[in-house]
Amino acid sequence: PRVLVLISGSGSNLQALIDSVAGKRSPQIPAEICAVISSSPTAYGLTRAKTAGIAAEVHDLQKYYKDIPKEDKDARKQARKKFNVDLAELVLKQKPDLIVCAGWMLILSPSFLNPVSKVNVPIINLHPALPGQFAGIHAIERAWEAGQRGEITKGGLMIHRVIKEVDEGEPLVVKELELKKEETVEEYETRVHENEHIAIIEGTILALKEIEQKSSDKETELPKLE
Ligand SMILES: N[C@@H]1O[C@H](COP(=O)(O)O)[C@@H](O)[C@H]1O
Repeated sequence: PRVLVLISGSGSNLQALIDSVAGKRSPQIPAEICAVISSSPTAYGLTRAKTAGIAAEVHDLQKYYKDIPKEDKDARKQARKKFNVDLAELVLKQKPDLIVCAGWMLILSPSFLNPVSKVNVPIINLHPALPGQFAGIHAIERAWEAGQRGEITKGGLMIHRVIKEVDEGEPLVVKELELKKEETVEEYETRVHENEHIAIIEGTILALKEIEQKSSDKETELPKLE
């Protein structure tokens, strides 16, 4: 199977996937990473992909916003839609069996999700908070602050299916982490990243198993009697 990875930053989760596919980290993902697409031209993850010999390209929203005044909300909305439509084309051109968002920091709109779901390619995402907790950005800091205020005792992270509601899709993998009052936000963040690298591999393997199961179910399906 072919796994396509979407990134935006340093790519430490991409590296965990690369190492697992290469058998340098277990469990081993039984697939190949067919391509990496970054939303940022300066993402270090691009270097990681190239070092691993994986096709990598940039799909930059800023290019779509170029020459559009900040206050022109409609034109920016149209540009964002075009960005998502073109992203779907770029992704589907690679014929992936699974799309993994590993630190992809842009919302995937219906203009992307619809064409992808039409060809039944599942999408999973890594989010550094527990289901229903702190959707969106700065989730690690927000969880740590809530822990410091004594509002919650557990933080964590999840791998979930991508739907149009941001960070709300059904979780495949959930990792709970105790929040410690004596811990700095940097220390908590380090624990989150260590567990993300384990979860992204587990989530990818689970999603691939589901794809395999679905296709074998299809094969054993009795032909419809006319
Ligand atoms: N969405 C968040 O962005 C970070 C990406 O890290 P990296 O994989 O680029 O190192 C991860 O913490 C992920 O949860």
